[in-house]
Formats: sequence, C-alpha cells, structure tokens
Amino acid sequence: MVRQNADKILDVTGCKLTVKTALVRNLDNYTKYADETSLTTDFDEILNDDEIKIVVELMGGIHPAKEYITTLLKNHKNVVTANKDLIASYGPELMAVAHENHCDLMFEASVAGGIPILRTIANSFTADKVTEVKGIVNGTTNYILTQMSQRGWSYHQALAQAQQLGFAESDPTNDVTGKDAAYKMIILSQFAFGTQLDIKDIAVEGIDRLNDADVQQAASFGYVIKLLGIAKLFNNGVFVEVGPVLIPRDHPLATINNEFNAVMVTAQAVGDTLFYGRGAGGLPTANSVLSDITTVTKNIILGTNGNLFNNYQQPYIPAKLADIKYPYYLSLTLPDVPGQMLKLTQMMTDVNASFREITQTKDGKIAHIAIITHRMSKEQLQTLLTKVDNDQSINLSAAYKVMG
Ligand SMILES: NC(=O)C1=CN([C@@H]2O[C@H](COP(=O)(O)OP(=O)(O)OC[C@H]3O[C@@H](n4cnc5c(N)ncnc54)[C@H](OP(=O)(O)O)[C@@H]3O)[C@@H](O)[C@H]2O)C=CC1
Ligand SMILES: N[C@@H](CC=O)C(=O)O
Repeated sequence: MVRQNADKILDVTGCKLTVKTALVRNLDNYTKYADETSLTTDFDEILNDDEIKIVVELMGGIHPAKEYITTLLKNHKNVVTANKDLIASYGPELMAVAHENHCDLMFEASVAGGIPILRTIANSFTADKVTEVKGIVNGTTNYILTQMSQRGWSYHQALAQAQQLGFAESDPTNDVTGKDAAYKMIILSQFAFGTQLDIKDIAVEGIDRLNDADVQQAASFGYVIKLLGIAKLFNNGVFVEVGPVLIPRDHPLATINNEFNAVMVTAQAVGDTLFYGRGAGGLPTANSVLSDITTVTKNIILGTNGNLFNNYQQPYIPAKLADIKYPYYLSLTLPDVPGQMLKLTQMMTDVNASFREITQTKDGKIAHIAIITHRMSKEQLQTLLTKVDNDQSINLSAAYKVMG
C-alpha cells in the first residue's frame, strides 16, 4: 500500500513514505523482502536511526512489544501499533509516555481491523454522550460461526481455515475464548466512556463451549447466535461483557458474516449508528495502520505530535448488578419425572423472573428445556443460577443474553 498509493500519500501528507528497516527474528525467513527494505535483527539499529520518524509494531503480545514501544517513545519516535492486548492492558501508561515525549501513539487497527472506529468515536462523537457500543469485534469467531452454520463445517475445520486466511492470532486461544474481543471492548470503552477497565472487570465467554444444539434451538426461536461485545451505561455505571448473544434474525448485527465485524455506537443525540467492514485480514488491517501512519506524518509536517489519540478520561464506576437488565436464553437438562418442571418454575418465581418462551424435548429419561426469559437483572440471574447449580438434578449448559 505504501508503494502502490505513494502518489496519493505524497499529495495528502506532503511526504514520500518509505519502509526503511524491518526488525525480524530470523533473517533467513525474510530474504524475499531484502531487495525492498533493509532487514535487521538488532532493535537498536531502528532506535538509533534518526531518519526513522515512525515505527510500526506488528509483532503482537505484551513482551517485548511494551518495552520496545516505551523505549521508542522515550527516544522521540512516533509509534503505530495494531496490538490490542498491549493497548487494552497498558494503553494509558503508554499514552502518557507518548504525551510526555511529544510523540504520537496510534492504534486504529487494534479494534475491528479495517473499520475506522476509534478515530470516529474520538472525533465524531466528542460532543454527544455515548450510551452503548456493541458489536461483533472478532473476525475469527464470526468466520467460524458462519462456516459452521452455512456450510456445516466442524469447529476445528473452520478454525484451521481462519488461521490459514490470516484472521486468527498466532495462538488463537484469545480469539475463541473471547479474550481478544474483550481487549477490543476495553479499548472501545476507553474511547466511548473514558474509562480504563481491566480484563478482570469483564465477564468473558467465547465460542469454544458453544453447543450446536443451542445454535439450532436459537434458530427455531428466530435468533442467530453471535459472539458479541457489549459496553453499555446503566444509570451512568459502566457494564462491559463479551459472550454469545441471541440476536433477532432481522437485526443488522445478525446479518454480519465471515470475518466481517460491525460496531453499533449509540449516543444520546444521534441515536444508533452502525459501522461495518472487514475486521481481520492483512489488507483491511493495513488500511487502518496506514491511516495512523498518514495522520502521524501530517502531524510531523505541522509539528503537532504528542496529542493523545483519545483525550476522554473518566473514573470507572461499574454498573450495579440490579440495574443491568436483559432477557436471557437458558438451556437446561433435567430428569423427565413428575415435579421437576414445577421445581424449575418455582426457582424462577423465587427470583421474580418469568418465561417469555419455553420449549421441551425428550431424550429417553432426560428432558431438554430451552427458555427465553423476560427481562431480568444480572442480580436475579445470578441468584437463579446459584439455585440451579445447587440442585443436583438440574444441569444448565448455557445462559446467554438475548437482544431485543
Ligand atoms: N491478523 C489480523 O487480521 C489482525 C491482527 N492484528 C494485530 O496485529 C498484530 C500482528 O498480527 P498478525 O500479523 O496477524 O500476526 P502474525 O503472528 O501473523 O505475525 C507476527 C509477526 O511478528 C513477528 N515477530 C513476533 N515477535 C517478534 C520479535 N520479538 N521480533 C521481531 N519480529 C517478531 C513474527 O515473526 P516470525 O516470522 O519470526 O514469527 C511475525 O512475522 C497483532 O498484534 C494482532 O493482534 C490487529 C488487527 C487484525
Ligand atoms: N484475530 C483477530 C484479528 C483482528 O483483530 C480477529 O479475528 O478479529
């Protein structure tokens, strides 16, 4: 992209960009690039090169990326990164180092790949109050769910293909367990609400324990299951969660397939807005990296480096469990003997919850029950789940939020 769009970049920024040096671990693996850029295994070669104004970190992981970026910023190099693990965990610390050293630290590609969502929230929602950001922010899991439901692929076949296509992280554990989406939701919350959450503050569930039976059951209720990140204000308290969610079939988020991502930002004045695009893959991600690089370049020309990518900072006040309300999908099995359903109904009544839809199928002496509840608070849900957990005969396999 730097080469192909060199003229346009020159027109817009006033600079010709060149990829001068690439840091690699093993020179032998990268000889095919040796003609177009200088390769090194020595980080100091980049650090001490005064001609290099912007360093792009795309190695991933926390270490040594954090140490490299800190050293670079302290040595007045601007940094662009796509590293959500690092920014979610140490973003404010690194941004402070950038600011102190009058450097830019930008990370548009860290959330939703090719969708320019961070700069949009930072610039275009400044004067509005964002009340919710929710969406599909992991391309790998959305690709897996799509291939499983549309092509009948197995989970492992779909994951292997997502790795092959370059969507998955080098270790895909964070993708499938929801941790990658959680990191992205932490960054989105920084921009939307100004708050810095820790991954420990967030309930995170992935698709690795999702049952095909629940996908089918959700479909017969009229829903599609997607791995959704939700960051929402309830009475001004912040609630962030990642997990499988039942989305009504006709909702825009239900139609997002493959590696595509979509982020819905809701704000008081503007209402709902939806941003859609490829959330993973080399070129879409490169577009976001290049948008950061060209922004930093313009700042270098204007002498305006050192402004924070996100200026909004607020204390983190968690939402109260009693305020967080959703309908829930519950999937349970219990012995098909008289009195069991009555017991379950009593447990629901005890926590003031009620059924919106319920279906029962039988498999020998076991009854499978799928329920959609009316809206209930997280506090009610937790009490109900504890009651179910304490009952030896009832086995709960899924408790997912329902949208709408
Ligand atoms: N893939 C995607 O769609 C997206 C990725 N991202 C983020 O972008 C970053 C890169 O992702 P991706 O390209 O998929 O990851 P890969 O694992 O495919 O590539 C990482 C590269 O970094 C190199 N590397 C790792 N550690 C070092 C080191 N210590 N020194 C030098 N080189 C190193 C690896 O080299 P080697 O050949 O030696 O292994 C490899 O070439 C990650 O932070 C990821 O989360 C963000 C948005 C989308
Ligand atoms: N592994 C990530 C890549 C982009 O962030 C994903 O699948 O979304």
